[in-house]
Amino acid sequence: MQDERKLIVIGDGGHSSVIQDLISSSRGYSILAILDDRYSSRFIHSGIFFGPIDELAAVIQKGTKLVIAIGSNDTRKNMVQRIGMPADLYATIIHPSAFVSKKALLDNGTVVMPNAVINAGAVIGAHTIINSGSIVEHDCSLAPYVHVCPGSTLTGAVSVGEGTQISAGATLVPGISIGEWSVIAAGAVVTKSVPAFRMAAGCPAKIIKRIGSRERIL
Ligand SMILES: CC(=O)SCCNC(=O)CCNC(=O)[C@H](O)C(C)(C)COP(=O)(O)OP(=O)(O)OC[C@H]1O[C@@H](n2cnc3c(N)ncnc32)[C@H](O)[C@@H]1OP(=O)(O)O
Repeated sequence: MQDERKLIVIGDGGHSSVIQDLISSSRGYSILAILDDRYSSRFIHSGIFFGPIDELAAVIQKGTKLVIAIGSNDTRKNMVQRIGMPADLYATIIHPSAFVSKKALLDNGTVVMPNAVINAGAVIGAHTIINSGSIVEHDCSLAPYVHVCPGSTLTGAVSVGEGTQISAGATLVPGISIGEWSVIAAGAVVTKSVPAFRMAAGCPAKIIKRIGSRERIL
């Protein structure tokens, strides 16, 4: 049997429990450790090491990969910066029921959940979440730290800026751009491009507020 690659999972909340299922369903990986600052000291449970994030240096081994299992886009980015590990140490994990075109490119740390579709020519940035049943159509371009939430659809050649959340069931029409650190509300039908740091909702979607600030996020 082929050796399984050991993974260290950072974060142990609700999104992490989905990632842990994803890992156990994916060929080639097994969990070595789960680190979260909710744990004040180290312990072993079911053969897995648990402890605070500062234990990373103690548990990492040659060939071990990492995944940041934190659903919030800005918290995930902050964690990558805090850990300061090289980009190629992060695994890209794809559920076996997902379809990912051989002509799509996925950067390190990105996870693709069950029944998601990523079609030809799509480029997905690092540490992005392509959640259950979502569709990223041909030639879409997603920057790092994006979250494409369950059941949302990015039609052809849509571009999405860093840290943006496309909430559950949203639909983006072909060729539009969504700026960085924006939020598209659940169920929105987005027919026009949306600038950075905006929330858009409804059908057709309208900008309903400004969110965040460049200073806070960058
Ligand atoms: C596995 C997982 O769980 S993955 C994560 C999935 N999560 C999601 O898909 C997020 C879904 N959440 C939403 O869509 C939220 O409503 C958000 C994030 C867009 C907005 O949240 P908030 O910033 O708290 O906005 P808030 O609830 O204050 O609403 C602001 C206004 O927008 C309206 N609004 C909020 N959401 C929507 C929506 N989806 N569609 C239309 N209008 C909406 C509200 O009715 C409110 O209108 P009002 O000012 O006239 O009363």
